[in-house]
Amino acid sequence: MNDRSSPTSQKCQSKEAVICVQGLVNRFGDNVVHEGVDLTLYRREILGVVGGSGTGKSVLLRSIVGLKHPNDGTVEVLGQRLNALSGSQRSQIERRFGVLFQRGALFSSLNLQENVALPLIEHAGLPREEAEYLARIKLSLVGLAPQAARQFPASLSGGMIKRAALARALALDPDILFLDEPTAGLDPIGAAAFDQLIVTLRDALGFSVFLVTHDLDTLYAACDRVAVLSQKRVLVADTLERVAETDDEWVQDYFNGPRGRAAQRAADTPSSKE
Ligand SMILES: Nc1ncnc2c1ncn2[C@@H]1O[C@H](COP(=O)(O)OP(=O)(O)OP(=O)(O)O)[C@@H](O)[C@H]1O
Repeated sequence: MNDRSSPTSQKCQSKEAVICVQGLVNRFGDNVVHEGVDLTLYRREILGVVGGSGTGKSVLLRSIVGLKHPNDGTVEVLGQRLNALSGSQRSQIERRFGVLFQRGALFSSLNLQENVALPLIEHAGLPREEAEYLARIKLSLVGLAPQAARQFPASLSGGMIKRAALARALALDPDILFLDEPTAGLDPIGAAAFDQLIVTLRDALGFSVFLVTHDLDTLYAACDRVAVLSQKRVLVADTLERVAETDDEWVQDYFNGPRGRAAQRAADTPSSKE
């Protein structure tokens, strides 16, 4: 990793930057996934991270949340350089993250209120009764009916599981929410409702969102900026309109191909924004 005392860039020093990644390198054996990734997430923004399959979107997310130790580069989160922190300091920072993994990852033997209460008991030390009371509030926040609290994951639809997993990610009132393919596997109506839920919760609760997705509709409906991972780096990170103009084959195929044009038309239709 880089010299820990090396100065942070102006971008990282900006009060508005909640995540600042610089010169990130990730390898698995001979497979170089990232070779100098630079990326900033600003306060209260929803940043969509896109790129072809295998370009390292999930590895980037895992490097930021501390599940993959980068081979080089720096990751600053909420003003702290992660590799300069002790284990307990890192845990303090990580408590300010909410993470929704691609496969939901709820415990099948626990009902929804128990699933959501778990981080409150384990990390915030709340007594069970209080934690489950707060868990029911979180479940209603994500739009689940009160009776869902006692249901087990196996009895739920994909959309309900995503919402419950989101409630669990929100359990500790995170400053940064990480979402890995949140709409994968949802039908278009469920996916659109989930996109809207993320925007509504961000507006109400004020967290920042790092969102890995393949879903063009999500980019149009929810994201303030979009970062494209390509050739082991961030090719461009900007508003959707500017990114779509980037002179790059993958970007042009993705944004201006038939699916991209359909997503843009849907976003331009007034009823889709209601
Ligand atoms: N634990 C691991 N061990 C070895 N290689 C890995 C590991 N995790 C990821 N990789 C490799 O890193 C590369 C990037 O994987 P990653 O899952 O981040 O891609 P992605 O952009 O999220 O892909 P997709 O869009 O298909 O989900 C791939 O080549 C993958 O095989």
